[in-house]
Amino acid sequence: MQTELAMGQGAGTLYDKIWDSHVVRSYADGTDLLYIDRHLVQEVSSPQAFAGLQARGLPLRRPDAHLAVADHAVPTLHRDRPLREGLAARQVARLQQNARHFGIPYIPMHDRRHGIVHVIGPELGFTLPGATLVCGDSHTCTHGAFGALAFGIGASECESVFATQTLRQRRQKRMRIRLTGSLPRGVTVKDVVLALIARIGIAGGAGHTIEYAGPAVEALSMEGRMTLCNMAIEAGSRVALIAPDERTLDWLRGRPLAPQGDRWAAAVADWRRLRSDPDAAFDREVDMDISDLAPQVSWGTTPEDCAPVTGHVPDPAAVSDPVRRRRMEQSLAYMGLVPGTPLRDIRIDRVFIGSCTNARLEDLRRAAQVVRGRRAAPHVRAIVVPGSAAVRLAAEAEGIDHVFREAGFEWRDSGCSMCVAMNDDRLAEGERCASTSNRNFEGRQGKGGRTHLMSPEMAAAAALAGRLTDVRDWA
Ligand SMILES: CC(C)[C@H](C(=O)O)[C@@H](O)C(=O)O
Ligand code: SF4
Repeated sequence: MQTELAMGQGAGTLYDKIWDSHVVRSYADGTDLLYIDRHLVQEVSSPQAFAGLQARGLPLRRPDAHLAVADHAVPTLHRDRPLREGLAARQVARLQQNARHFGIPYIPMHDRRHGIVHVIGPELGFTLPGATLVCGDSHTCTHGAFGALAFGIGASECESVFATQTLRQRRQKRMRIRLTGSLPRGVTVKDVVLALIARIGIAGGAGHTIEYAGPAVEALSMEGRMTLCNMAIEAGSRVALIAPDERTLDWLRGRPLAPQGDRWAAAVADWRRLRSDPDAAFDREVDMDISDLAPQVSWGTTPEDCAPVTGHVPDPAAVSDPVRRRRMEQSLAYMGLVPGTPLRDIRIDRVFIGSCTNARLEDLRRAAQVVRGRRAAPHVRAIVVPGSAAVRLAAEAEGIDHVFREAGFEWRDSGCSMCVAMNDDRLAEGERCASTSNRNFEGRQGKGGRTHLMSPEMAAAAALAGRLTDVRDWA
């Protein structure tokens, strides 16, 4: 039986259609038991879930519905050497043991299919439109770029998916974000999403699932759509969705785990129905014209602390809300920044081009375009960490690794790396980094490290300038 909520406002949205098609049973408290089609497993969030299964002597309901890869803790250098003993090495080894024990497909770090879970899911065609997909990782919203109902889950939920292939969940409200206009020169979808979060706030999407729509979304590449959906969680929304279209299908066709032959044709017929009805009701609507945006950089310690690079470090004294003022003061103290400083005067020590937000081929191509024939400032240490081995190999085939190396950047193997500092790639205390990742929390890239979020082009330009800079001046 459908709950009142399920039948009420919002029925006819893409979200509700996928949700409804996965309900196994509904409960009186308004929650639904959802069938989960796909589960990505990484080394940081899974040990507890595997241990729970083992303690209860439970087998996996469907081993083939899972795919395991170690991405957070793997080194991005010297993969031919044994991992140095420590937590990271133990996490990687444990994932491999657990995958073997439970019969889950496992991708080792030397494999050509290796990469960050959110990069390889789509690459392999594990991520599919209309599917429910989960992972013990908050950036699982990335997969919504393909019209998959994808969200991050906790360890006990992972255990439930392992044992039953279902999850009990409460339906969220629906929010539609319509993007119109076209990207100005030097501005990318990363700038759009940073400006959007600055506008709606880090809790702007809380309790809601976001559907991105509008001509500017349709115009985005699949890579761009993934960047956009990836950061929904930074606006507080666990789920982001974009209706699949021809571009989605073109991107997925022939991927190793996507349906083939007749099954592909049947799947496409289903997927074409995956869109919100024209009269579908949303609980909240946000419209944003992207035509006048400038490249964005973050100055503080949450992703909403962003401003156009042409601006200045904001002054907490000008903020009337005492809570917000205090938080800004704390952010600026941590970041070592003085109000009123032009953002373009901020000197940096490090550059990180990587992460599940911005380390796909298109990102690396565009960053390489900026650095081609130039050199990183002598005091800057810059690393490029492709999101997957497939991205790395494709980039190398185009000579992109040479472009970066000749400019003095380091070219690494795939993984999360300095996005989260769970391997050896990290900032030293007080170091300042131009980063293409998604989180600038205190200590995120290493204890005492300072992160400025931006697009790959902007990070590349920052490496050349040795400070934050406007990429439009480097065209
Ligand atoms: C370690 C992992 C569970 C975490 C997440 O949930 O997102 C990480 O990927 C992150 O980006 O902070
Ligand atoms: S790249 Fe960063 S954001 Fe993405 S999964 Fe890894 S740690 Fe999380």
